[in-house]
Amino acid sequence: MSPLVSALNLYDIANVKGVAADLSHCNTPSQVLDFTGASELGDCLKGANVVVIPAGVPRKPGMTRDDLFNINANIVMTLVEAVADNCPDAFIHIISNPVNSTVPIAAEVLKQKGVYNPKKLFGVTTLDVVRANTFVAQKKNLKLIDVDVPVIGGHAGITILPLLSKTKPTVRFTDEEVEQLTVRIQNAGTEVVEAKAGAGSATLSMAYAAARFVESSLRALDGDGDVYECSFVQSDLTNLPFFASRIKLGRNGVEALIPSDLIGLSEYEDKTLEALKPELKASIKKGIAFVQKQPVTA
Ligand SMILES: NC(=O)C1=CN([C@@H]2O[C@H](COP(=O)(O)OP(=O)(O)OC[C@H]3O[C@@H](n4cnc5c(N)ncnc54)[C@H](O)[C@@H]3O)[C@@H](O)[C@H]2O)C=CC1
Ligand SMILES: O=C([O-])CC(=O)C(=O)O
Repeated sequence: MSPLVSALNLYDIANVKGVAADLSHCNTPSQVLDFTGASELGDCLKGANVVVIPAGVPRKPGMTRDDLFNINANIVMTLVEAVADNCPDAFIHIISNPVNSTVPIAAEVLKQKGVYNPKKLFGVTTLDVVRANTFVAQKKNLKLIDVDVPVIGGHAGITILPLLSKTKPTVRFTDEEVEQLTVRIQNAGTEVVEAKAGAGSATLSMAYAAARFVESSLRALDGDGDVYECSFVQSDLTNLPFFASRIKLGRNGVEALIPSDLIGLSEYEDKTLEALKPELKASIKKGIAFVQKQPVTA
């Protein structure tokens, strides 16, 4: 059996072991490799179909995700180089923050290695959807399992844009509710960082979200033709080169971006979408520039 999922986290993959547990009921043969103690990174990666990268430092209170850039950019760059060398066809799930920059970093590394496939590189924004669904279900007394809120943009502060007007089932919100829910969803990661008071960020809910995104990827790889998730991917839905939106997943990765979510936005969503673009653009540019300044090893 070839290894299907590799978790690239050198010292401790407790988070991703959560993923392993969650995959146990999946039909696809799967194996999450414990990278700890592995002699060669390459050996772990060979044959992997899905690689999850949650490695890196988390925020402390008062920090933005961008404050993690200086440490995590190098970590992601090194790990993606190893993926490029050993399993260039794998789906790559980037969790390490700042996702708005680490995904462009990964893309640039893969380009320099000559193996970039934009359909197989994903920034994991599933947690934003999980939070949006949870807060809406609580507010409107709905069953969580019935609620689906697409979340677009990026994965940091105001770049996170829940499309409450597209909530399924159809729900009516007052303007005040829209504002309050949007801000809560945008700041939910910060809320956890502050509550943990220096002990890290939303590690366990991130593992849950990663498990969901990995499982969706495995279903797509298995040929399930009905797999949709939100993810931060290369995109032409806006004038930004990367953008989170709902995507259709297939055997070859992103089968389609779903443009319909961006049509007929509310006035508030339109305004918030325009407001997030400069920050998201700058974060993407910063990630690309980082790799271009120090090209990858051949
Ligand atoms: N995309 C998302 O939804 C979320 C992203 N995150 C991000 O995920 C990352 C990890 O967060 P947590 O798991 O909460 O932190 P953590 O501190 O619990 O775990 C980080 C892990 O990364 C490992 N690590 C550190 N340096 C490494 C290196 N050079 N190579 C390989 N592994 C290394 C550490 O040993 C540790 O096991 C952070 O950047 C955090 O901001 C966290 C929550 C949600
Ligand atoms: O907020 C953080 O630092 C971790 C994260 O990305 C999240 O919880 O959404």
